[in-house]
Amino acid sequence: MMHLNLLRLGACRVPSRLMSTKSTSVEINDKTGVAILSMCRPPVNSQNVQFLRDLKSSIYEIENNKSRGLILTSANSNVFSAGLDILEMYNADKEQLGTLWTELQNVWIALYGSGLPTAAAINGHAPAGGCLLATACEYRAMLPNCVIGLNETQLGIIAPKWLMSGYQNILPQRLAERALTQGRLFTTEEALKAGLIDEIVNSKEEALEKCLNFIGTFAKVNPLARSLTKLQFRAANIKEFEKIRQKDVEDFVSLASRPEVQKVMGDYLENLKKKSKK
Ligand SMILES: CC/C=C\CC/C=C/CC(=O)SCCNC(=O)CCNC(=O)[C@H](O)C(C)(C)COP(=O)(O)OP(=O)(O)OC[C@H]1O[C@@H](n2cnc3c(N)ncnc32)[C@H](O)[C@@H]1OP(=O)(O)O
Repeated sequence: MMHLNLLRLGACRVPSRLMSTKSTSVEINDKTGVAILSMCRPPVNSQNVQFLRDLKSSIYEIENNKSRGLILTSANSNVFSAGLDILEMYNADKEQLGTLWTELQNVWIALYGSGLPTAAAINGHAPAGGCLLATACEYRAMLPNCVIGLNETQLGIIAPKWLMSGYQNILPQRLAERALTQGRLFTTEEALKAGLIDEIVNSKEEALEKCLNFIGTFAKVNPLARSLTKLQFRAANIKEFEKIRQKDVEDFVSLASRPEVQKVMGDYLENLKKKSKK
């Protein structure tokens, strides 16, 4: 079945076009028309302003190039993305916080609202903003022994409604509510059981192949009809997001700049650093 779909897309060794920014690289296979967007901001693809801008421009470039689909993955060997760069939130002024949050919103809407078939080859851990990116896609294949989830409440912060949209698209309400209130990070195996990911794979290559295979399932579907149908499913969340977009930035800035939240972030960073030195 997999090979059939690859064949339908005409997958074989063919020239690829390459585009890149400082922290992303895009490879479009000329034959399949599918773009592989790799995040490459070592060590953990943490999301600072520049990284988010690069990601957004790569997503729009892929969309404007009329690619047949988008596969999001990481150039890092064990982390898909560690989420927002806490170093850019800690001790940051209000303007910096507002810019960071605006860019996170921009990336999310570019990916969640993309008309293209989107898939995530999750070749490493995907907490918080990493999970946000993966769940904005339509399909997920993930390596074993990793974690994925929205753990914001563990940092003493609240995931706004648009950030929860991915969960709500994928998980039953009861499970989504419990996982979000617990700030739960799912292991790969738990994520599969819950339906948060679609497949467990043994290598990045297999993850990419599964994603390509998923995109191949649309080979015989009219792209415009497919895209409009997808966006009809997502329209309510997108509309709701557009309504509160600006206020959401203000709310984030006001929450993130509170001394007690800054203290939690500082402690969290310190623990991360201690752990990485062990
Ligand atoms: C107040 C805010 C209000 C609302 C915000 C709501 C939304 C927030 C969305 C977010 O995304 S918040 C970010 C949450 N992210 C996390 O909780 C993940 C934290 N990181 C990890 O759990 C682990 O690093 C990992 C599982 C992703 C990878 O583990 P491992 O491969 O063992 O790497 P290390 O832990 O050794 O990390 C290497 C290096 O990178 C630094 N680092 C890790 N994550 C971040 C990060 N998110 N931001 C900045 N820096 C990060 C870590 O401290 C290490 O740095 P060294 O200098 O010690 O090497």
